[in-house]
Amino acid sequence: MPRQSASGAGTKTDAVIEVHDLQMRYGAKDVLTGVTFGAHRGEVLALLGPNGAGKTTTIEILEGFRMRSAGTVSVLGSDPAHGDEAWRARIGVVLQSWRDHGRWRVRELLNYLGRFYEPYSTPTQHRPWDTDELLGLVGLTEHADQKIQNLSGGQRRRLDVAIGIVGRPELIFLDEPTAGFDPHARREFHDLVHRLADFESATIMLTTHDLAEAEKLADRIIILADGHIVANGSADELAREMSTAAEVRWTSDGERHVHAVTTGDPTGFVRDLLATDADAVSELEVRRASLEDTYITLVQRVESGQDQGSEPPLQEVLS
Ligand SMILES: Nc1ncnc2c1ncn2[C@@H]1O[C@H](COP(=O)(O)OP(=O)(O)OP(=O)(O)O)[C@@H](O)[C@H]1O
Repeated sequence: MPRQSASGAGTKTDAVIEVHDLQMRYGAKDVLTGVTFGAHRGEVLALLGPNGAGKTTTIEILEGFRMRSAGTVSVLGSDPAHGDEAWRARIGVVLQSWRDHGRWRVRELLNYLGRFYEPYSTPTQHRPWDTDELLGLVGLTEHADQKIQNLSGGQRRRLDVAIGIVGRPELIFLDEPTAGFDPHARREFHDLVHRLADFESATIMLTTHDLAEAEKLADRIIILADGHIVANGSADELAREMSTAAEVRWTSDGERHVHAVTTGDPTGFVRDLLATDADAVSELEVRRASLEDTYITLVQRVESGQDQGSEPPLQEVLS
């Protein structure tokens, strides 16, 4: 379940990411055509969108790895284009896979990398993580003394996460973090993300193609298509916004019934149904549009040219 604090709103002092009218052009190709959004402390944001929508480009601009063409961007109070070492130490980046240092052992590498963050400790934020604590957090305690080249794909991915957060970052970028995880590892990873957001107040921005994962993890989902934001809200808000129909299903007298409620709240229909003959009704279900339905509808709309880049319906901008 997404955390109950789910909200796109935040106060000015809470703002961790502020992006306004971000544009990116590669040669003659416009990849981002005016992206505006924000994120606050402790918020988990999922960036979704079809291949080539501009997700990695957006994240790389926020990380300070790529220079934007236009627009204003503030990350932890600084423009990423001019972020210094102290700024960088507050940010964790989980890249696709750590392929170097195959002969190093897990604990050894984390100890080594952690030392770079020691000068950036503050009275309120001790850096880096204690290595044993970090190993426990990512579920690698048993593999602490194993050589990196001998780790399985999933264990290696956990190490990627550990490397990304070793400096105890306030903001974490995760690019498809659970690719290659088995269902158990995936669930443990989701717990880790929630723990980092809830107990460390870390802000987390991740990209994923797994809609169920986005729904489970994210307080807020941003859907990017064709270079602009087509939706920005919690999974529930997105489904409600898009849902032109809710389906009510029930059984009565041994027969299964389905009714599409095309406008308004299905609660009224359910109330009337139960008022008619509550005892006869069983197996009652109300099904709203899933995040997958919403995503496909929105992306198809953009791809068919019906969406011309107008303001997104649920735009929430920290100001
Ligand atoms: N360095 C570059 N030079 C030119 N074009 C680029 C460059 N990097 C990305 N692009 C183009 O910009 C567009 C957006 O790419 P980006 O990698 O940001 O998309 P994405 O949403 O992350 O895609 P995916 O889901 O496939 O990872 C693509 O059309 C891509 O070909």
